[in-house]
Amino acid sequence: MRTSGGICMIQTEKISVHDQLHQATANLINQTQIEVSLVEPINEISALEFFKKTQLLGDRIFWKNPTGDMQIAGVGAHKRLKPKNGEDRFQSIREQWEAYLETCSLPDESVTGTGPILFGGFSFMDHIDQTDDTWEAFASGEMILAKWMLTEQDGQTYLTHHATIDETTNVNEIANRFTEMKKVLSKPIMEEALPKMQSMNDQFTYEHWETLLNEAIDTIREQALEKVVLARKTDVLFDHKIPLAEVIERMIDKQTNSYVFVIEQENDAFIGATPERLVQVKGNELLSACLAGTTARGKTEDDDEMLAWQLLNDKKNREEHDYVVQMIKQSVAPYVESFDIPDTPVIYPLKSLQHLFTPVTATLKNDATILELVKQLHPTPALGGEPRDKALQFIDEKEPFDRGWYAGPIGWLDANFDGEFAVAIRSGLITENQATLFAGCGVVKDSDPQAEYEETRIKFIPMLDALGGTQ
Ligand SMILES: C=C(O[C@H]1C=CC=C(C(=O)O)[C@@H]1O)C(=O)O
Ligand SMILES: [Mg+2]
Repeated sequence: MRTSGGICMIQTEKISVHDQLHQATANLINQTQIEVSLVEPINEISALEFFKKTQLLGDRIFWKNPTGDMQIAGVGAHKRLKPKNGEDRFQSIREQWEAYLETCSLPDESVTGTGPILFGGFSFMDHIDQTDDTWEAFASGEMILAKWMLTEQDGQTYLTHHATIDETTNVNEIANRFTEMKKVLSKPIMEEALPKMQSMNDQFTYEHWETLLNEAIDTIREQALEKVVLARKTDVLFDHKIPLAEVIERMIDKQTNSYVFVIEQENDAFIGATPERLVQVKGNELLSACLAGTTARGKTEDDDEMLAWQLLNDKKNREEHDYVVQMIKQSVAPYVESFDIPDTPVIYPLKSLQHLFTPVTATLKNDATILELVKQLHPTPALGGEPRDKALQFIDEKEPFDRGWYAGPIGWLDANFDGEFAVAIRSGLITENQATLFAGCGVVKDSDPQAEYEETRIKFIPMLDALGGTQ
């Protein structure tokens, strides 16, 4: 249901919040209640500062894309869209979003990332296993329309506020909320020190891992499965509460080429710095990425180049990667007019590891929404396996914990159904002074349990580093 060309005409940045409200109230003749999305340019604050300064105002969200030209921070939930029982979770969110947009007075022009934006994600499986309380604050999907949102887009900064108005609403009171919010944002920031790591408790011993991996490899050799991605988790305890803003700051600093995301749910926060795009939709352009196959970074430049060369020429890693390329090709094919996928991968370098990477660009046919594409693509064989159903069954039965939102889609979408979703890996769930971290690896017929264990060890480093735990 994408409207072509976006919502475009009047320049929001030139219309005061008062005038935006007056324009919206004109529609109250036809409706008793209206949703408004008020946007005002604001220059003196970054998304990270907004995140820090709104700590006491409600649950927060944060998003940065790999280039950093789009950063969003939000606080409070004006709406929380969760899948309705028994419905397809992506379809259910889409229907609720369309219903909201029907009642929303939209600005005639919107800058990407401002105005009504849903931010959130979905669990890896289509359900959350509530027998374990790790993920009790998280549903199988939740997209949030923040009360307040600060967007940094191509060097410009905007404040968006969502509210419901009816004929009894005092328009001045709503406009004054901007003044109040700006007062909160002008207060100085208290820097918080990162806590010290006290213990790291890998509930999954190496023996457990080896048994699980051997079972997966045997299943693959018996041809009941081609590839399965298996993960482990580790609990890290710190000496005091983990300050989220400082962790985000370190992620932005150190994890280049990565998305940075946070979603707070009361005392819990799901946070990560992932390199893996699932899908981006902008008008009729689609971008996706195949990212699978891993090695470490070298200590010297020569060493690094050698590792990259070995990765590019390693049969096992190329096979692991190729399952992802084939699957993404097949999944997007029905939705696109044409696509471009290079035949050979290149190296995607990160701070502590490097991956095989094949970019996907395509021109969409008119009728696909980003949520449909997320549904089709998730999970790719970089997170699930091949064939998908069998791999998911193997993970569900054999992995000794619930993945929750780890490896699920996380991202945003707007009123045109343009948006971007990443895959929530290199991530963890933070509660007070505890972080539960997750890392997985693609298992194929030539996998070696020891080497895969080492691969997951280096995949914990980005999160440990951000938490200050690797010095
Ligand atoms: C599942 C994870 O990584 C995936 C993404 C890139 C490379 C991968 C690999 O080489 O195994 C994994 O498929 C993770 O980091 O937890
Ligand atoms: Mg791998």
